[in-house]
Amino acid sequence: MNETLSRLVDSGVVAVLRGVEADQLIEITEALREGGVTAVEITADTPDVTEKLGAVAGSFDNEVVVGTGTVLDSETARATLMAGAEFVVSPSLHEDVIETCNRYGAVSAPGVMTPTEAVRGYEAGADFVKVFPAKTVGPAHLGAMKGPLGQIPMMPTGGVGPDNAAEYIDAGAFAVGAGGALVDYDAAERGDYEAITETAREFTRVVEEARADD
Ligand SMILES: O=C(O)C(=O)C[C@H](O)[C@H](O)COP(=O)(O)O
Repeated sequence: MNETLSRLVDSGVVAVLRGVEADQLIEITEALREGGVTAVEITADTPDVTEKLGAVAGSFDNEVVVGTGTVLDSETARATLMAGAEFVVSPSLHEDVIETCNRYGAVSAPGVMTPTEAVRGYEAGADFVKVFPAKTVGPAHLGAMKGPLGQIPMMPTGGVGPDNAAEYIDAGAFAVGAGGALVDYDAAERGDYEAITETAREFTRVVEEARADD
């Protein structure tokens, strides 16, 4: 297995960070890492995303794998890969983004909702697919897609939290992506990074237990 992909598997939970200021980004990533979340996706619509990606990737080096989220075009994929991103995730399917990632040896994951999109993304060379938005279809949808498409690694994102992550793992997800249910920005604002660590710890525990039950 590709090393970056295996690091996402190890983390089990991929944090989605959107619009976070540079100094908070480092503190939040550290809080997540302490709680066992060692994969972080900084979304491309974050101001100064390339500088921020470079700073986080440089600060955590081998401890946290850093990627770009919400990537809609190959220009953004390339720019953020050059800045230090190791994986690229999209809410939608863009074959040119997948192609760019493969050109530079990076992991890519298109957002998909249907079996046809999942297969199209995998055929285009994606390493895994992000089932998005997961909350409108739930774990049963992911499980039903995994039936005939067991070879395609799937990660649900959108409305996934510690309360429902186990259902997605049971349905066949190799990891889960999470923003709102993982990172409490109000807590970060108050400087309460311990709260973020606690949620990360609970989240990764739930995923590990669900995997162990398999
Ligand atoms: O655009 C992307 O690449 C995304 O990952 C979309 C969303 O930001 C995530 O789905 C997070 O959603 P919540 O966990 O519900 O907060």
